[in-house]
Amino acid sequence: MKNYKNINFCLGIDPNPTQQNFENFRTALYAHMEILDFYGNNLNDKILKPQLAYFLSFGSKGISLLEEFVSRYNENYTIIIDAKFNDISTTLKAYLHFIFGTLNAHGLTISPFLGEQTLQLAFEECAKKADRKGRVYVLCATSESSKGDLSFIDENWKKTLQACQNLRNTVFSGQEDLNKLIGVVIGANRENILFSDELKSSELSVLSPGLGAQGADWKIISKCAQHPNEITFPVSRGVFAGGNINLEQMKDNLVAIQRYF
Ligand SMILES: O=C(O)c1cc(=O)[nH]c(=O)n1[C@@H]1O[C@H](COP(=O)(O)O)[C@@H](O)[C@H]1O
Repeated sequence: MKNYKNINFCLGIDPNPTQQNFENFRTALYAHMEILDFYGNNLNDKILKPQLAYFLSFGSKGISLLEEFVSRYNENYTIIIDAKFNDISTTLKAYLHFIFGTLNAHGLTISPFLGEQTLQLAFEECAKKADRKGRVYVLCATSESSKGDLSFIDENWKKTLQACQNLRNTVFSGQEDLNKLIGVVIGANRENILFSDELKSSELSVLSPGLGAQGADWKIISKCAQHPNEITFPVSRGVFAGGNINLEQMKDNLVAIQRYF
């Protein structure tokens, strides 16, 4: 364990059994929870990122398991709900109520597509409900993205950084303790952006998925040791394989991966 000051390890919770039925889904989720209960005290950074889609796919029964999951871990962990939400402000308020009011989670991933006003709303609500534990990660340069007509979206990553910085300076002016609340998603395979001067000077927090199953290079972790930004690397399938391996294999994966951090 290296304990880099600016780097966090996050467990992605994406239960995805090969045989898609609710019983298997619940068993897969409970396997994730057994690992958390077994290793909880030894985990360095207590950050969990459940992906809403897997829970939603089983309707109310899946959502009820998500509620059970969050209420069990929200005291001792920081919980970021990955759903890449957004909509016009009035509707976004309902999404935010789901995250912070219903689930009592601490953060979310969000699309910038609907503009600054919506991002501001998310930042403010997150600060109100989760305070310094809060994180809102704005999609900026994702691990998978367009190579076609839609590539303009993340080719404009500098503008996303700039918008987030401007909002932070307006929304949290004089509240430096909340600076880390605002973050961006930049895939671990996007080294040119991760090590860009623009990102380094932005002071934005970073969520950097892509290690493990998506094949980003594990060396990125040590390369980020001197990075000025807080960088959180989530790993899901690399540890849990969606719940399709046995507990011993999950434990071995977790131990092996934690050595990088
Ligand atoms: O926002 C995310 O977490 C995310 C952004 C991104 O650019 N790429 C990405 O894979 N993710 C999420 O990370 C999870 C996949 O993690 P792995 O199983 O570790 O590859 C899925 O829940 C994705 O939705």
